[in-house]
Amino acid sequence: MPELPAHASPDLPPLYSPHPTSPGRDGFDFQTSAQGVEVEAHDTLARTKSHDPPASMVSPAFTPPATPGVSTPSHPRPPRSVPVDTSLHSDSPRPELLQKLPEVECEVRARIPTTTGHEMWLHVYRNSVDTKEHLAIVFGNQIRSRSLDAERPGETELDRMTRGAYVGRLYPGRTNSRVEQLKRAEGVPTKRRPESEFPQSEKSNGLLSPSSASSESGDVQTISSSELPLVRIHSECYTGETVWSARCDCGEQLDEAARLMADPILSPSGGAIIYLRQEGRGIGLGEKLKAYNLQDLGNDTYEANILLRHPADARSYGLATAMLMDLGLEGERGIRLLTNNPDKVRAVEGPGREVVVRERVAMVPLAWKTGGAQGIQSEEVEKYLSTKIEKFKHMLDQK
Ligand SMILES: Nc1nc2c(ncn2[C@@H]2O[C@H](COP(=O)(O)OP(=O)(O)OP(=O)(O)O)[C@@H](O)[C@H]2O)c(=O)[nH]1
Repeated sequence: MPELPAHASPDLPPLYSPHPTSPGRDGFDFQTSAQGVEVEAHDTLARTKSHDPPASMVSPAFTPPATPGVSTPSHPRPPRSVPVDTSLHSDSPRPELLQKLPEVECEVRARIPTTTGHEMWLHVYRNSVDTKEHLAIVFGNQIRSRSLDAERPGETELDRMTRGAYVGRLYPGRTNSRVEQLKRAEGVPTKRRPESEFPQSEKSNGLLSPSSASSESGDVQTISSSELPLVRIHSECYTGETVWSARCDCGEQLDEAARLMADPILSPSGGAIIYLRQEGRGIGLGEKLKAYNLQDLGNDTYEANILLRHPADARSYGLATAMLMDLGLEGERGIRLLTNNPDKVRAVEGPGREVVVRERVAMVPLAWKTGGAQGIQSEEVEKYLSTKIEKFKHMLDQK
């Protein structure tokens, strides 16, 4: 299928789709639409009242309030986020956390121009607990990997540039990885680097960002919600992200996270998707396909894992915590986390609350937000989402 882009599920012609009427996943569209937020608030409120999963995600009983046009604001409002303070939830069971975080190192990073016109920085990590290539997909120039920027013994400037440890942009003939060094070599007088050119590792973390520096009197100004870096911990899903499966909304979630993070107004401090190689909630692709067959035999996604003698969810998030720390996203300043999964919120903070989740941003299925006009529509995805709410306690019905 050479005409299909490899990065995202396109709108598929009937030949490829088990549900020919479905508009399919909404591509990799970073252009923000304003209408979703309104619909989301309305729909979520309705669901909150009933406490039931929606009867149908295919035909929600509301009409999108606006189509893009005259009544559409020129720029979207920020995604709705809910303040979080996990330190207040000491009574609720915490997910089991490794006492020691894994060691991680960013091996290489490269600039990836995308089909939407936005760019991102793809980071490949290695770690002390498995041999998989876990990824960080970083939007914006503010977030940098400490282990990537660190000097490695005996390396040349070409080595540094080849593994992505450079500041600014590469171009033919560039000989230095660092901007200041480069300017000196070219005889350009050096001045103070703008904040965005400083690797995060050279900045103080914690509360001392430009927007929240301590004043002379020692007062600490608060950081507004949108200034918190946006983070998504995303688990690999080959079926949903690559081969257009309408059994789950994983591909759509990945696209939505990228869309929000690529928008400099919605994410002025940049964002990072930690892409963990935890296919099938940690059981692997082969086992997930067995689970699909058990689902077709009448079991839900939770039961199918149990029948295969796997935990319902076999994932852990220590790697994500360690990668976020390497990206300078630890400390009191905190992050906004895009998720509906309550376990993820607590687990990603780490055993010593190394990372602080200040806000949770809900991931509402596109079909819910648009009244079925966009997004994934299938009997299977409806069951999948209902099971997430009923059995995995996902917070999809909260404001
Ligand atoms: N075992 C199993 N895994 C699945 C199935 N459908 C999707 N997955 C995997 O589930 C993972 C995604 O998890 P989700 O439950 O969608 O989301 P989450 O990460 O728990 O929570 P959110 O942050 O709210 O998206 C990916 O690793 C998918 O491969 C399924 O039917 N069975």
